Amino acid sequence: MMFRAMAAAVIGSAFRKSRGLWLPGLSAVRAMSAQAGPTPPFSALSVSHPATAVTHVELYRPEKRNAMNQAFWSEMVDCFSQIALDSECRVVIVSGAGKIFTSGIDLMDMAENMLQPEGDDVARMSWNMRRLVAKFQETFSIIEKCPKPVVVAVHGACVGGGVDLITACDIRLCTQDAWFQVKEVDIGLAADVGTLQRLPKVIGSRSLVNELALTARKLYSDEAKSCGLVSRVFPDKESMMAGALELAAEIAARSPVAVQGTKINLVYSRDHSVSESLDYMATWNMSMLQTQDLVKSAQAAMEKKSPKEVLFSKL
Ligand SMILES: CC/C=C\C=C\CC(=O)SCCNC(=O)CCNC(=O)[C@H](O)C(C)(C)COP(=O)(O)OP(=O)(O)OC[C@H]1O[C@@H](n2cnc3c(N)ncnc32)[C@H](O)[C@@H]1OP(=O)(O)O
Repeated sequence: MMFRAMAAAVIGSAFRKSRGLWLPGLSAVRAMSAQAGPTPPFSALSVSHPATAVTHVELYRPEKRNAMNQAFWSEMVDCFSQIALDSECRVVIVSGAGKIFTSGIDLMDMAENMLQPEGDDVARMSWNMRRLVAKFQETFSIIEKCPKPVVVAVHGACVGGGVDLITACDIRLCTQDAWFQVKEVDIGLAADVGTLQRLPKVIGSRSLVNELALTARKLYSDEAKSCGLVSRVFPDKESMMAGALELAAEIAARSPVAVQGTKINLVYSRDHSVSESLDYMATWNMSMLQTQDLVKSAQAAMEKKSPKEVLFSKL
């Protein structure tokens, strides 16, 4: 048992060091869930590369149920800014270490210092508070701004800030034991970092969104699936991580020009009219249709080859 744990830790650290190392199937999943700790310079995140072109970002404060402390709020921005520029990365998986996905904002940090704006009077304090809230919002908006698709895998609880986080992701998966809670009203605040803006766009029913946000009732995995918050439910974390990796590998195998253009245009069209979005798309593709990827992909399709057999340049 001890040996297996040590072996898993060694594989995990090898992952973090060597980019592009492909560990197929279960061994990759084991390594994904066998991180030794946060990856420097991060203290609340662990970042690894479980397969070619796949980056795994793990919320890593398991002993505090991945509560979102001060470090987390800024590290997410640093991490996703790097991922956006990393031409080796084509898709991201986000998950939580330990017992649950996340317990939301770190209540100790919040009580102590997080929401204490400086300023000599109400106007100045309010001004600084606004900047603080905008900074917190960026922690999740950065996921949406990242051109690489982000798959989030939720096990156990996903509370408060966790719902803000997952609604900024592109594909949501969960385990059978997962539950989701828009907890903010219970701690005396209106959710302000994305849930109220994105959740209504994720799940069709406004009535359900209102109910969840106004009562903080828990939404369990079956209902999360039926209302469209998640697209797939897995029996346990291991099978979910395997599913996430399989999905990520499918995305990573395709033209990054096509994939990233698809994400950017899907996000754009969510917030604009059909006519504005078609206009944006036409402008987008006036350059992107000239990519070599189109020629390569079309040729592969005609030869009945899988996109996985095509070599695309980095983006
Ligand atoms: C500008 C504002 C931006 C964002 C705002 C976001 C709003 C929110 O996120 S609201 C949601 C706040 N979170 C909560 O109310 C959840 C609180 N936690 C729990 O209810 C439970 O911990 C649990 C998630 C149900 C998990 O239960 P369990 O598995 O039994 O673990 P515990 O024994 O309760 O906790 C273990 C350990 O973690 C610490 N901890 C858990 N959650 C938090 C948290 N949110 N903040 C700080 N610390 C947390 C807990 O204190 C324990 O620590 P010990 O040192 O071991 O005692």
